[in-house]
Amino acid sequence: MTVFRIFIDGQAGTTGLQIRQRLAAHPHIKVLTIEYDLRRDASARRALMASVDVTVLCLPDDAAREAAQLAQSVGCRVLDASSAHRTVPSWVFGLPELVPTQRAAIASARQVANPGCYATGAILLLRPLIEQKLLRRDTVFCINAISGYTGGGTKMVEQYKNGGPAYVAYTLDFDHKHIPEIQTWGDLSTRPIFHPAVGNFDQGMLVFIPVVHEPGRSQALHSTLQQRYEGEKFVKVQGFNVIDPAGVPMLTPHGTNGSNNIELFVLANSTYPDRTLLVARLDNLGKGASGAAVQNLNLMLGLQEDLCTHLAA
Ligand SMILES: NC(=O)C1=CN([C@@H]2O[C@H](COP(=O)(O)OP(=O)(O)OC[C@H]3O[C@@H](n4cnc5c(N)ncnc54)[C@H](OP(=O)(O)O)[C@@H]3O)[C@@H](O)[C@H]2O)C=CC1
Ligand SMILES: CC(=O)N[C@@H](CCC(=O)OP(=O)(O)O)C(=O)O
Repeated sequence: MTVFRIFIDGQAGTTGLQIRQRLAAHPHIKVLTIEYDLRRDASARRALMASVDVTVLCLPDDAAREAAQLAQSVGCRVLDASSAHRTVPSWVFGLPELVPTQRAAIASARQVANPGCYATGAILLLRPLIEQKLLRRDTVFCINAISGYTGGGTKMVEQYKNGGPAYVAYTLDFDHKHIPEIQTWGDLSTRPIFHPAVGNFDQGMLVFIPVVHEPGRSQALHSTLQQRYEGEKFVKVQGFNVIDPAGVPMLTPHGTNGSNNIELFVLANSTYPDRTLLVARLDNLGKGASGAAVQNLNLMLGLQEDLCTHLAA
């Protein structure tokens, strides 16, 4: 049985830990760890990178840029969970469901950038609708979202340990780091507006995009998403106007926690036929980070794509 070796640079952070938890049961991947005191030591990290098949970067952006160079200097393939390389042309964007050719691009890439959590929701909602010209690519889309506090990494987790505000809106200056990847990979010709918030819960996320379109197109938006993601293991398009299969007309951010799934909702009201609310629900640490990273690792190593992508129950 083939066993690949990987090194997680940033193994003790929020994303790194959840990748390790997932990989603990992986039959084809062995994770090499670095001694705690050497975790920031360039030569120790370079030596590990030289001995593995893929290095996964779970570091802040600047540290990820430096680490990517270290890995490149020893010829090691890289999967970067940070936002440092997501729109860099020499890197492949690690969203397998982006377009039909994306899996092959990830499988053969030397350098793969794992997408941002909010961006994953926004891109999967918008891209097929723009491709099919149901929405105009020059629209200024207004995206709102709420995330669990683990999205802010160990610092934010620490802040919330003894309680925190129920709801905090942030990035009120139109300049969130996910906007470039949403624009590039959503194929938008205009910079979107993005307005995130963080809530007092650990994991889970909702991404909302209200859209205005030609009257009567809401069902077409839904069927386009349904056709586009038919057969996808991790992307579930809910029924048209179905908020919750249990019939409760409310959405919580928690429905996908622990999994690598993302759910897409298309919500409309026939009284207002020119508008539709698009919603994505995902686990910020699942399809938004660590689950997606394991999915990409599997693809990069030529393994079955869904091996250990969900957290064991
Ligand atoms: N949390 C989330 O939901 C998501 C996070 N991401 C991205 O993944 C990356 C990691 O995020 P997250 O896990 O949340 O962050 P954390 O803050 O939880 O973890 C960061 C890790 O990086 C290590 N680190 C920091 N600076 C350096 C350095 N200069 N050299 C070596 N190691 C360093 C820290 O170790 P120590 O401080 O102990 O030295 C820690 O283990 C970030 O780029 C983030 O943007 C992506 C998607 C979602
Ligand atoms: C709540 C919170 O702070 N979230 C983070 C995004 C987490 C994430 O997925 O982003 P990256 O992959 O780009 O790091 C933020 O808004 O910066």
